[in-house]
Amino acid sequence: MPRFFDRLQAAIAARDSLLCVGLDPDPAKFPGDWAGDARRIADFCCAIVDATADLAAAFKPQIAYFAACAAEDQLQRVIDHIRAKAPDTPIVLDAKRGDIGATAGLYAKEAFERYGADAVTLSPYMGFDTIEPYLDYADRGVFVLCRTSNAGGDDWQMQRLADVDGQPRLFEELARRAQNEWARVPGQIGLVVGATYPREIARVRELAPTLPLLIPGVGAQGGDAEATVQAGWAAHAPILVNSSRAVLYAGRTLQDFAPQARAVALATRDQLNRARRG
Ligand SMILES: O=c1ccn([C@@H]2O[C@H](COP(=O)(O)O)[C@@H](O)[C@H]2O)c(=O)[nH]1
Repeated sequence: MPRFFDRLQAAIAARDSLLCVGLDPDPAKFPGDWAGDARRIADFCCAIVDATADLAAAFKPQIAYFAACAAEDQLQRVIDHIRAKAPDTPIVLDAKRGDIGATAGLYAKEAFERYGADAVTLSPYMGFDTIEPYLDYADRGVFVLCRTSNAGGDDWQMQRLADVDGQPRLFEELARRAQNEWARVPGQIGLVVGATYPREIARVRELAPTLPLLIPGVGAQGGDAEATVQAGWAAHAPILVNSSRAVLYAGRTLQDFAPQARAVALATRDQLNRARRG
């Protein structure tokens, strides 16, 4: 199978889109009669997939929304549905795993073998040996949290590392290492950078010029889509800009939630494309 990086580039080109549609199904926000009904998680997500499949360069199911409702079987159904509807569209499982190597091996198995995801998000807090087991899957990818979209990301990520030359901030050193030391197979490692911090996206792009970036934070979190693309887009290195709630909950009724989700996804895709084409 081709490398994750190449499959992602191909999907971006095929859809002419940088948009990643996030699947964060919250039954409390479901439309009409489905409101509060966790048995509708897969139905809801599959309808969103059908409405946006030609606009999305990737889908990003957030595992917590499924696991909290004991709905792992529905996550599997959604993944199978994406495979059937849009076989070439990468699936990024947002799990933010991070544990010692032996346990990481099982998390990797969960993401890549159980669910068949193309990529998974990881926390780098415990170090590179916790990321390595995922790299044994040469055709899959990982997105390592680098400069996250939340305000509390400042607590650690903006701290300077006193014992490293030049005193880079933690997120800067992470980007440098991911680009220069961790990429065992080129095209396996990418970084997560929040759309809420375009200056830091630009800095990460400087330090990691060829790594794919997964950029959440437009839409509900208010990140600036245009500034995001201007800071992170490069022809030779893919970016995925994720929007979840703004797409999923654009409509309120059973009749209009899917068309409204499509309308928001279309507008976001076009906005991202305008920004990359200047
Ligand atoms: O820094 C990060 C890393 C991950 N996320 C995830 O992305 C989506 C964002 O959802 P919106 O509804 O578009 O705000 C969600 O699944 C987060 O867990 C992030 O927001 N920031």
